[in-house]
Amino acid sequence: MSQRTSSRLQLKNLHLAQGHRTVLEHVDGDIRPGAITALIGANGAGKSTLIQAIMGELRPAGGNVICSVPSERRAWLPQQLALDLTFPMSVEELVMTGSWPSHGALKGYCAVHYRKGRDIMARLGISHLAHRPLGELSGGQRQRALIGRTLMQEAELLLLDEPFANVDSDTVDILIRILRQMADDGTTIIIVLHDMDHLRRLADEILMLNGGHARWVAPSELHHQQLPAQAVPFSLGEHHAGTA
Ligand SMILES: Nc1ncnc2c1ncn2[C@@H]1O[C@H](COP(=O)(O)OP(=O)(O)OP(=O)(O)O)[C@@H](O)[C@H]1O
Repeated sequence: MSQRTSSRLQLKNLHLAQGHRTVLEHVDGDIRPGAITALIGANGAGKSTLIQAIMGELRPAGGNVICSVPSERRAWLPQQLALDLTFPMSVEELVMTGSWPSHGALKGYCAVHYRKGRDIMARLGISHLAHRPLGELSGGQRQRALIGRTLMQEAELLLLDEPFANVDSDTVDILIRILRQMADDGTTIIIVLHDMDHLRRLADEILMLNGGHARWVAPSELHHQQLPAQAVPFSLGEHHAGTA
């Protein structure tokens, strides 16, 4: 484990609202550094809302998010459907933008950056796509490129919203392996998951959102299938209705 595991993320009596609508109340907990925390819950339970608050993009209606990770080391991968990837940019250019938060967007890249970018694309099996425009990628190829950007950024805190939706099984296997390596290297990962198999393979901790409240669930509870059905609206290997 690296020294980055000292990063700190705490949720303290958090109240979150969208407009005038209360979404979550009394959310508490320490997100374990260097662990993979899964956020689960039905459509509309507040998973994206909680992610927005952790990223500092939604001001809490009450309570606090205490986060020691500097903003340039926080990365957020939104749901694929929310992304506009028609921007004329190649895979390599996208991966390289991961250096912008720490290096700056206007300075240009040096040989070290290009070497690192090439290594990352090789790890993700997308070297052959380096010069392919983003608009010409499959869902899985696009997701690998986006994860490549977060590796380039050396994110200490990585939040992912349903990263395996519309993604082929080879890509899922590669991304699960890379995410586990990132966590082992000290990255704190929070990930919205809807598939029981992905949950079992990845989650070190589980935060379940249900009825406006959050409850920490031991991953061992999954094995005993003790979770209330309304909180886990999926069955083994099946995507929920909100996953296109
Ligand atoms: N910009 C917004 N304005 C008003 N209400 C919103 C807004 N965004 C979300 N909501 C509402 O807040 C609640 C929580 O939404 P959120 O997107 O956080 O749920 P979710 O658990 O991520 O759902 P899903 O699994 O469908 O992505 C829902 O009732 C939703 O309708």
